[in-house]
Order: sequence, then structure tokens, then C-alpha cells
Amino acid sequence: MVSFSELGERGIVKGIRNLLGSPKGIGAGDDSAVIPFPIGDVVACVDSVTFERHFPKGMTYEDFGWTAAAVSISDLAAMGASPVGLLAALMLPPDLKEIDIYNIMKGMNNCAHMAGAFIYGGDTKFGQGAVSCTALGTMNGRKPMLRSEAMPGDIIAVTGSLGSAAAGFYAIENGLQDKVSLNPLMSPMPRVEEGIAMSGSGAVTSCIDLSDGLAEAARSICSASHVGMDIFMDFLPAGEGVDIITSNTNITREEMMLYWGGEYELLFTFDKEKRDALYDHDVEFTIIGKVTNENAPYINYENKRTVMKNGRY
Ligand SMILES: Nc1ncnc2c1ncn2[C@@H]1O[C@H](COP(=O)(O)OP(=O)(O)OP(=O)(O)O)[C@@H](O)[C@H]1O
Ligand SMILES: Cc1ncc(C[n+]2csc(CCOP(=O)(O)O)c2C)c(N)n1
Ligand SMILES: [Mg+2]
Repeated sequence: MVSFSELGERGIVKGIRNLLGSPKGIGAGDDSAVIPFPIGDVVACVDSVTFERHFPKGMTYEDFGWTAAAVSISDLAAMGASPVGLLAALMLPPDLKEIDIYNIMKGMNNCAHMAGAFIYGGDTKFGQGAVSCTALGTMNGRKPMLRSEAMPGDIIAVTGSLGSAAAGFYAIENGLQDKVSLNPLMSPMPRVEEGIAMSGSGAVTSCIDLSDGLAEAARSICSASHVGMDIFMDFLPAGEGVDIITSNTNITREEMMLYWGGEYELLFTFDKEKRDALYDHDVEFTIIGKVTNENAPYINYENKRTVMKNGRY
């Protein structure tokens, strides 16, 4: 019998999805679920962060709490939902100080308020150091953006810039923390307003957040939509710190901008006939490529065209 690590996260989730079958509404497979209620749909997701994997050197407990909320709110943003409420589950080591626990909750609460939501409850118990945040939101009549409706010929775009969380991480590892902003790593900003505007525009055919990096995100849209992608390295908007890290270490732009992840921009595709609707809704974005009728994401760089590798996660 194979183990979890042999299957990998994606492998086991595939098996779980087969076992569960498909519920009404939108079940597993997107950034959030859409759950039908008699009074309307609720958009819902849950995500966890751990001391082991999500607590880089220099992070505060307040940053950790902010991040716990931000990663779930980002999964609502990717659907175009407006955040309404959060539930916070804490599994924390018995020797953790009282003040540190309040600081985790303060960070979560600040992030919730920033996104227009409140924390409505949660759960608290001893554990190894993990915080799980359930986020609930509403589409307010907009159509949710899925991963599965990209069409060949659509344009591919991203919000914001890429690689700045990775740059912050490598700045700390290499003693360059005074030269690079650590904010994108320590307190990521989910693209809530952008997601709402994008879903409101009616132009977007698919969307996903970049938590696991651009390569994984592109691969997820390709597989859910049965399409391919041509993405152009020279079009990618480099985040703050990316150039400083490439000139001071041997870490590549590709590693930071395509594979590292830990950033919360939105990758999306749109119908090129409807581009003006995005401008009318004040969505700011950078075009990075186009959707093809192949079945994998390709990266184009210096006249070379190669399939994007799997990400790290
Ligand atoms: N134990 C589980 N039971 C049911 N569905 C699950 C389970 N684990 C994951 N899923 C579903 O599988 C999908 C996971 O996809 P993926 O990891 O690409 O998305 P994500 O939640 O946006 O990732 P991230 O954790 O990076 O935010 C989601 O739709 C999620 O709801
Ligand atoms: C100490 C430390 N801090 C941060 C990172 C980076 N990191 C961890 S998980 C992840 C992707 C999102 O995960 P998830 O699967 O939870 O969505 C990233 C970018 C690291 N490797 N080590
Ligand atoms: Mg996601």
C-alpha cells in the first residue's frame, strides 16, 4: 500500500475526490467550494498553516495569524467572492505563551477586517503548531470564477507582480534582508477587490490564486480546462527584490517567479473580445501569454519553448 508521501498531496486529493463524488453546487477542485443554500450560495474554503512550513525566520506571531487568514481569504478572492466570515482553529504547543496566542488572533482579526470580514468562532486545542482558517463569502449575484472554463484563444494575465515572497525568503537566507522588502513574505495581501472586479466584469473565463506558484497554477487551469498555455518569461512582471536576489545569489528568476509560490496574486484567463470590460471594472493586470489547444503550460524564453516543470509543492 503506498504512503501519503509517495502519492503526494495532489495524488491523495485526487483519490479523495473520487471517493467523495460530486455534491450539488461546486465541490472539490476549485480554490473554494460553492455551497447552495435555500437563501443563496455560500462560497467556502479552508486552509491551514503550520509552524513547520509557514513560519520563516523573522516572522512574528501576528504575521503568522495574518497569513493564516490571508491564505484562505485568497481562495475566496480567486472565485471573485466577497469575504463575510472566518472560523479559526488553533492547534498550538502547550508551552506557547498566552501573549503569542493573542498575537496570532490579532493578526487574523486584522486581516479579516482588512478584507471586510469578521471572525465568528473557531476551536482551540493543544497540538503541534497549526492554524486552520475556514473562510465564508458570497458572490452577491456575480458568477464564480472557476479553473475549468479557459478556452483556446483566451488571453492569460496576472494581477500585481511575481516572486517577491520568494525574494524575501532568500534575502533572509542570504543575509540580504536590509535590501529587500519582507512584507510580501510576512503579511501577504489577498487580491479581494481585484477578484470581485474580475468576476463582475464578465470577461474572465478562469482564475486561480498563486499560493503554489505560477507553474502549479497554470498546470491546474490547463488540467481543469483541458487546454494548454504559452507563457512568455519576458512578459512576467518581476516583484520587488527579484533582481537584487538574482544579482547577489545563484537563485534564478524562474525559481522565484514560477516555482516557489507563497504569493497571493491571481492568475486568470479572459475572452479577448471582452478586454474592455476588465478596464471598465478597474482591474489592473499584466498580460503574460495565451491559451492554446494543447494540454500543458509552456514557458517561452530566449527562443526556447519548454513545458513548465512541476512546482515545489
Ligand atoms: N481532504 C479533502 N477533502 C475534500 N476536498 C479536499 C480535501 N483536500 C483538498 N480538497 C479539495 O481539493 C482541492 C485542492 O486543490 P488545490 O490544492 O489546487 O487548491 P487550494 O486549496 O487553492 O490550494 P492551497 O492549499 O495552495 O490554497 C480544493 O478544491 C479542495 O477543496
Ligand atoms: C520556513 C518556510 N517558510 C515558507 C516556505 C515557503 N512555502 C511553504 S508552503 C508554500 C506554498 C503554499 O503552501 P500551501 O500548500 O499551504 O498552500 C511555500 C511557498 C518554506 N518553504 N519554508
Ligand atoms: Mg488556492
